[in-house]
Amino acid sequence: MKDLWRAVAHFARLSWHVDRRRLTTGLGLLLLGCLATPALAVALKHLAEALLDDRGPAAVGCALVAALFLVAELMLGHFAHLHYFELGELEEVELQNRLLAASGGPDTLERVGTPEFADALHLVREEVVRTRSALEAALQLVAIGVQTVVTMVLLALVEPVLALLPLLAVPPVLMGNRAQDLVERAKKRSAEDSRRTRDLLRLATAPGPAGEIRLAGAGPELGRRQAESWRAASTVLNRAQWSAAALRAAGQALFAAAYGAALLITVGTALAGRIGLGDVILVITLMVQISTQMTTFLGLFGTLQGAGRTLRRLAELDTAAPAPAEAADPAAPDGATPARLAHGIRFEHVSFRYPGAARPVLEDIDLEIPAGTTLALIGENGAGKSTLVKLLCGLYRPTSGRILVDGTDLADLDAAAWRSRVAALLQDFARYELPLRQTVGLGDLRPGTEPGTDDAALADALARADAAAVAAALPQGPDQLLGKGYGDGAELSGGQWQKLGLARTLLRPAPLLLVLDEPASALDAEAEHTLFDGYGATARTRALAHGSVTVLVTHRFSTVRRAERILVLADGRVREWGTHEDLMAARGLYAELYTLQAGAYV
Ligand SMILES: Nc1ncnc2c1ncn2[C@@H]1O[C@H](COP(=O)(O)OP(=O)(O)OP(=O)(O)O)[C@@H](O)[C@H]1O
Repeated sequence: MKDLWRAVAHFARLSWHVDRRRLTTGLGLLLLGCLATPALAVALKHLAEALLDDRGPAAVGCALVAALFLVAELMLGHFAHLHYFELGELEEVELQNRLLAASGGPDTLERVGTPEFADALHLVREEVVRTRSALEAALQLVAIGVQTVVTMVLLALVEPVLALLPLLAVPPVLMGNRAQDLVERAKKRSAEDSRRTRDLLRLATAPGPAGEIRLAGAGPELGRRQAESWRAASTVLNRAQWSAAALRAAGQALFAAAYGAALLITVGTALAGRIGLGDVILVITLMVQISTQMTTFLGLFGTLQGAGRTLRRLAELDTAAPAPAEAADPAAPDGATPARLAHGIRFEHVSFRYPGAARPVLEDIDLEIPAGTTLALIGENGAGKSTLVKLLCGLYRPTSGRILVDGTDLADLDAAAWRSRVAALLQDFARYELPLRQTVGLGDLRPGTEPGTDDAALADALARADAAAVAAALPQGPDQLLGKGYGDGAELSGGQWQKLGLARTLLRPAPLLLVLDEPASALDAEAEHTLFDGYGATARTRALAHGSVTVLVTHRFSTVRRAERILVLADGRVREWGTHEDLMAARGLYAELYTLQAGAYV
């Protein structure tokens, strides 16, 4: 019930705020249409009485009035709809915006990765489109409420006990409500399997992995798993639907029994001579109308309950998972991001564990990266390199310990301000299917500027990312639409997308932190060489101008050795730390790996 009131209050408030004239006109027309229904029953009563008394002109007049009420009943709803359908669409857009904010808005990524968050997101995404009709349902509910009160008064005037009939619609409504609860709980229980069903279908039909899936012959196996998840989800849902149907049927049987009893009372009262044929016709017409009202009521109730649940789930998205672990200071961030790094970035006994994970990924990382330094991060797959980089970007918060930026805890800096000073190309970078200049231009979103319109800055970033040739080879140059998802865009190779991602990173104005997480993984050897030559110059300029720290994650030692500091991570801990010369002299893991890789090229 709370969900229903939440929905009514939310949509009424929003519509009032958006366009109160449309709202009141729509509601007024709906009310008139709904009042025409019992009025029609009254007109029919008088028509029957006029016919019985042989009053011809009165009968014709009543017939005309009845026809008028019928037209009003049928037509006014359509005109009302014209007034509020747009409001309904605006409300759906508002919910979509809230959904976008909820899924992309959190400052850090801890909760985005949790199954609870993914399940809630899946359900809201599926449901949000259905909220379009919620405003209409809320208005109709009000109109039907008024209609029911008028019907009850008319029935009471004939025979007081009959006024109870609309109230007997309450148990079926409550049972219908309980039935819907069963279905919703089943939906929640099966959300993970539903999500897997959808994701596997998407994987099996997406163009990207199609080649690998064909080569591996994995299609049937994916199909089998998809069918398995679908079966698991639909077993839970079917069972709930059967129980819900039984509950609804029981409620409706109760109402049908009351309906039959009311009919008998009416017949008995008529036979006793207490009411005439006109009243019998009035009561029977009103009873038919009540039965339709109840069915409509149940439908509207369901729509509004659903919309209320969507609103609740949207609110739950903010609390679906644990809050970022132990922020250093729970108070609002108040530290200002420095204009220039004077000292550097310090990891102070930093440990990190992903939410729900049994063990930490990073443990007791304690080191100082002086301002202006280029740091290379190496380690085996899964050693924690990307995680460390994401902590630096402020995408996760340490579970314990602190990351200090010029002495201020990163958790105390305004998250948006810090991110605006971070230029990062992460491993899972985005492939924006937009015109090339916008794909790159998204790297600089300063207010008041249109992304990608500064030709000189764009050309400079493309050149430094070794991507000028990518743009030059496209039929429409930087204005070329990229990707095959929309219209006739140009598809790029993995390496070309990566170069554009890098150009986007390089467009970031005045970064204090530059992060490249395996920026050359899709590049050929020559492109990699050109990239790092160009990138070294960029890092030096940024270091001089802003004291920027550059962090490179790479498995290529020819690149690593050029860095001023090298961090070797193993099992989430600092295994070695120093310059290339220090680490070679130490003859540890770094020296061993370096020698091995250098040997491979001899
Ligand atoms: N979102 C996540 N949730 C839970 N665990 C994660 C998540 N991302 C990574 N991990 C785990 O954290 C560990 C470190 O992952 P990370 O990506 O930091 O390693 P990496 O050193 O960058 O590896 P690679 O060289 O393969 O890129 C891995 O064991 C991984 O399974």
